[in-house]
Amino acid sequence: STGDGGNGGGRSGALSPTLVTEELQKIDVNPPKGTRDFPPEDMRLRNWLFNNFREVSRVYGFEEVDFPVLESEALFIRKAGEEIRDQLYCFEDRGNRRVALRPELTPSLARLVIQKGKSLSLPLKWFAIGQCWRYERMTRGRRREHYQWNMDIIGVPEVTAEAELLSSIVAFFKRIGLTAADVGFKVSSRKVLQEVLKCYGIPENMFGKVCIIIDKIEKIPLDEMKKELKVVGVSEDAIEEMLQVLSVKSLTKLEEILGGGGEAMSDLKQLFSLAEKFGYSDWIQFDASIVRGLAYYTGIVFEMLFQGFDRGGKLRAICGGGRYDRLLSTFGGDDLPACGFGFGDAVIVELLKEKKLLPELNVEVENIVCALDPDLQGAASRVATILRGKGQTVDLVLENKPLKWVFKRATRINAQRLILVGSSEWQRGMVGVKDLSSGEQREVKLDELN
Ligand SMILES: CC(=O)Nc1cnc2ccccc2c1
Repeated sequence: STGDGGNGGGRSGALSPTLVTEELQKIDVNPPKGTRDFPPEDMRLRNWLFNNFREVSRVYGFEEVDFPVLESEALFIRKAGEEIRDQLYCFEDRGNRRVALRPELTPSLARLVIQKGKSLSLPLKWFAIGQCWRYERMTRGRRREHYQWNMDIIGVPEVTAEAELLSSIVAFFKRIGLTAADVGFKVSSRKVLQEVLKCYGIPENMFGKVCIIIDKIEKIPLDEMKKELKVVGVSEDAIEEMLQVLSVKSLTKLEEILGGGGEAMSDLKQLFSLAEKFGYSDWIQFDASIVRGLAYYTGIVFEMLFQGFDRGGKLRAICGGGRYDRLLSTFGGDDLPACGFGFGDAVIVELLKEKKLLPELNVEVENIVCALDPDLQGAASRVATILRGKGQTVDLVLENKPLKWVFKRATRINAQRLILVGSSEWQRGMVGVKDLSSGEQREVKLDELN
């Protein structure tokens, strides 16, 4: 049977005694810790933000995809010491399966690409907007969920893919009114570190771990970082050489150290020259210390940080991404070149607040329709249906309310005009139309209403 809204079909005002639950326990009406409700005014801002995500994705020719918020835990079990792993929102379901609320979207995308296999024609340009979860033991008061916009290009080995992704994010910022003076990307490549570590014989499988430790460079004291590096087997002089390279902020300086022949230099040179052609050079800068905190990146990495006035002025990521050419093979699939980014829904709003760039988003409706007495409710419903059939938005007054109430509601919902269904007019096939901005009132024949 269709849901009756939960009171067993009785009219909501008159719950018969048998229907009242025995113990009327008072439930907590707040959402679970670290999660948010989206009442209308917050939902309007979220829709505004997501519509900008979608519009950029559309203009860049990306196709939308989605995945379950619940995944097998195995999809996210990586042994590189990532924060995202420590905070996995995982549990055992009733079928004794280890599952997790996804902390990010990229592994799900990789899973779907492998699942679809050869039936997919490359390159793939996919985007998704999905809720991601984390569970932090300490009640650090941090959120446990946020929405991420992801854009990924699968099947393109050249850095033209990374250049395209950066261009799409710049396009997004321009749409919402931010400029290169407000924000900027730091760009590097993990191949820089790889070339340094190769000379010190660091095995491939340690590379992810080393990057995760280096990513904490701004968050933990230097000697703490050196200790962690030593634990994973990086020698003292390898650490010194790495730290020296990581402090490089110019490509010319980097070339002096690495030489010109390696992939790191050629990738970065090509990317910065493409940025020139795209016209977003002043949105990016090279910074060798950028490695990102996800183990699977293998090449170009980029991030945009924000150090707002509130939240203790902590450095937080607006967005970040990079190349991850080996992710598919970690799930047993054939490797495909891949790159992508994630863009959260929370930090960007704080930045917009600070820059006074939050849009004014009001509820709006074109018509409010009301019957002037109860036996004209049917007539009012017909008028509403006619207007809706013409694609107009209508708030139909559903109860017998005094005009004072109707005008109050009309103001609250920013109605453009009030349609009054009165008996004498209705007899003559007319309705009253009051323009709520000019105040002008007139009678209109029903079939001339538009
Ligand atoms: C500022 C913010 O909401 N950060 C946030 C919130 N929830 C998450 C959930 C999963 C992964 C990263 C997350 C990051």
